[in-house]
Amino acid sequence: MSTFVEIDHVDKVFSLPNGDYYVALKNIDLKIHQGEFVSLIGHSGCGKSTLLNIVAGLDRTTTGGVLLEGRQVTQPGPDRMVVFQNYSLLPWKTVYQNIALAVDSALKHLPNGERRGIIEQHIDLVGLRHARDKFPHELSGGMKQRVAIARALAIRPKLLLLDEPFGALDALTRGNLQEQLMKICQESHVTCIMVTHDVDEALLLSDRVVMLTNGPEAHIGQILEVPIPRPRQRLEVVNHPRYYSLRSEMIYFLNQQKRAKRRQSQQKVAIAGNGLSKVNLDIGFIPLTDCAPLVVAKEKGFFAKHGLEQVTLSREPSWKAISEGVASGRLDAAQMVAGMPLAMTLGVGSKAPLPVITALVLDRNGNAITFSRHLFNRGVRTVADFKALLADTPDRTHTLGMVHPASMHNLLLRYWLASGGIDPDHDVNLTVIPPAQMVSNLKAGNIDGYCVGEPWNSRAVYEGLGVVMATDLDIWAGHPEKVLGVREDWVNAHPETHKALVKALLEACDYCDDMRNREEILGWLCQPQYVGTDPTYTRMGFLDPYDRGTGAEPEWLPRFNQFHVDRANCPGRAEGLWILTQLARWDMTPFPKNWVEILERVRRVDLYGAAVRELGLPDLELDREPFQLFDKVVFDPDDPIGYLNKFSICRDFRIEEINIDVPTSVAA
Ligand SMILES: Nc1ncnc2c1ncn2[C@@H]1O[C@H](COP(=O)(O)OP(=O)(O)OP(=O)(O)O)[C@@H](O)[C@H]1O
Repeated sequence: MSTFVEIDHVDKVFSLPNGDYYVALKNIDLKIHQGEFVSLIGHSGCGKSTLLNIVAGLDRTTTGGVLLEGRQVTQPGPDRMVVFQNYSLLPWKTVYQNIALAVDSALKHLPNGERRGIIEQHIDLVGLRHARDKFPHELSGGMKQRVAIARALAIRPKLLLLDEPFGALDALTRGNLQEQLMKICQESHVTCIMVTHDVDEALLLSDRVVMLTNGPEAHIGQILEVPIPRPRQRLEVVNHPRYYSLRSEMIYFLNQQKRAKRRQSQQKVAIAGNGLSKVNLDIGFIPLTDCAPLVVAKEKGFFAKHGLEQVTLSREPSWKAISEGVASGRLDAAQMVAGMPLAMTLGVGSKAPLPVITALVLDRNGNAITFSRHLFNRGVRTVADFKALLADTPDRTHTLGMVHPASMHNLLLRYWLASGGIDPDHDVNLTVIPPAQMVSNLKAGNIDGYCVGEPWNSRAVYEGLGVVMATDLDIWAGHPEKVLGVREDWVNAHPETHKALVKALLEACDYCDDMRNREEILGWLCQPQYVGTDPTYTRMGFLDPYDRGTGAEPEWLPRFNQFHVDRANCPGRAEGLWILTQLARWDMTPFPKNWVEILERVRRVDLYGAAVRELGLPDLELDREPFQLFDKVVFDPDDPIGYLNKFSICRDFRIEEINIDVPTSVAA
């Protein structure tokens, strides 16, 4: 059966008048088949109507989307009809005219006589013949709802969306209409999504019952299949052997949610008592070996030790989801690729500048460039070999994956290619692919290689699909890799919470770099809620010698995943400046004239220093000395433009003053 409606990882965040946010829905993912009847059930305020409105096109998602027959829903359309709780009839039109308005507009291709027939038929269907010419103020609540249902059914929508349609009706009318609705849906193969509070109604009408947890961050708690054969008779469904067990499962779920709500309100008292303005944090991460500090802080209790009692680590599908999650307020903080806070602050692409800061580098190094075994078999061992191959195959476009434009993966891959005379924008095709999808894309032949973190290089080696051309230790040993990213306004609102977060993660980074702990950490990383990978290849470079798949002896790379030693955690400004030069070099952002101000705002050495001092660790700023990458071109932090001018492969970069104090709204 093909998917008719796809609700694809939908989040909905409302901004509140006091400047705060309310995350109503989180990661709702549901596929509905044609002709299926799905009920949404959950306690009041959990977000059922919000979800229905999003599917109707009446409201927008914050992240994720809804597809109807493969097309993105962006606005209401005649293929969807909503029956609301509040009838929404036009008061100056009669019963007949209210239905006619919808029919004449949606079915205008039908002859006039046929349309009249449909209207009369639906007036009879809902038993309102005697009230045909009455106005809404002359009708009871139940009668008004019957008009709304008749109006929706009359235009035979492909998707019928019902928001507690029978709530206001007396038991007899309700039962009749439920049966009529079932009959029409079945005969016309209409797909239905219905919001209801009523367990028996959900069981009578639905093929599946989707149960939502309480908000905030309501998500799908459980889905029940209702295996009662159709056509169903209202008075007979209760005799089905599964009826009462399904009913008790639903009631159990709803009671559980009620208890959870009670617990939540008790916890609020605890939050107020511990001295931090916020102790319940949602922190985004990407399944990669170097999410280890977050996992360790959670598993070893470092978050809790610093008062952060309720940290949820949210495994995100892509770096885009991370940046959108932090921008929208869905995530309090996140593991970010090193250039992301700078790029978000400058406003990359069409996005407005949104100040995002980092006070902590989570790790250094850990990436590699992997090419397909096919390229290796054709003799490609170095960037020079690759250039020669490109020259030999001018008719073929070679595609390389990277994980995000502002990632070190992209910047180092571009640097490596350009240093070998390959223009990354003209000679190859670079494409964004989430880390966990790299290997499958390589396997499918969609890409010829990629630059990504571990374990996705080692996995390609392990599966015989790829060969590591260069690790980042070969390109720039000690570069910043992932950082802790948070919105600047969030830090200003919760300074003590932020400091506690930095301290907890600093301790976790220290723990990660004690090699005696690596086996234990690997055990956590391989669990499905974190990286969820096979320990065999996740070990490489993290615990075991690194195998490049070239046939050479695997080598020990003690600094490959560097989490703490050698001043790894300081968000130094010189390396931030290097990132700014590369974002400008490839015209992803302008080079900011006010780069000193931008770096002071984004790379918060001051906040790092405060956390380090409270932990009694040495407070060491990274050097501001010139440094160089593998090609020996010297980067002098006092002359970034001079550095940019040294590159022969470089876009026409822009130098502009960036104003980051413009008011920003929650980004979609
Ligand atoms: N425009 C808005 N701004 C802020 N918060 C909102 C907005 N609309 C809805 N909410 C909040 O989102 C949550 C979900 O609301 P929604 O109306 O979808 O719940 P529901 O499950 O349909 O509730 P009920 O069963 O009582 O109708 C509620 O907490 C509500 O207060």
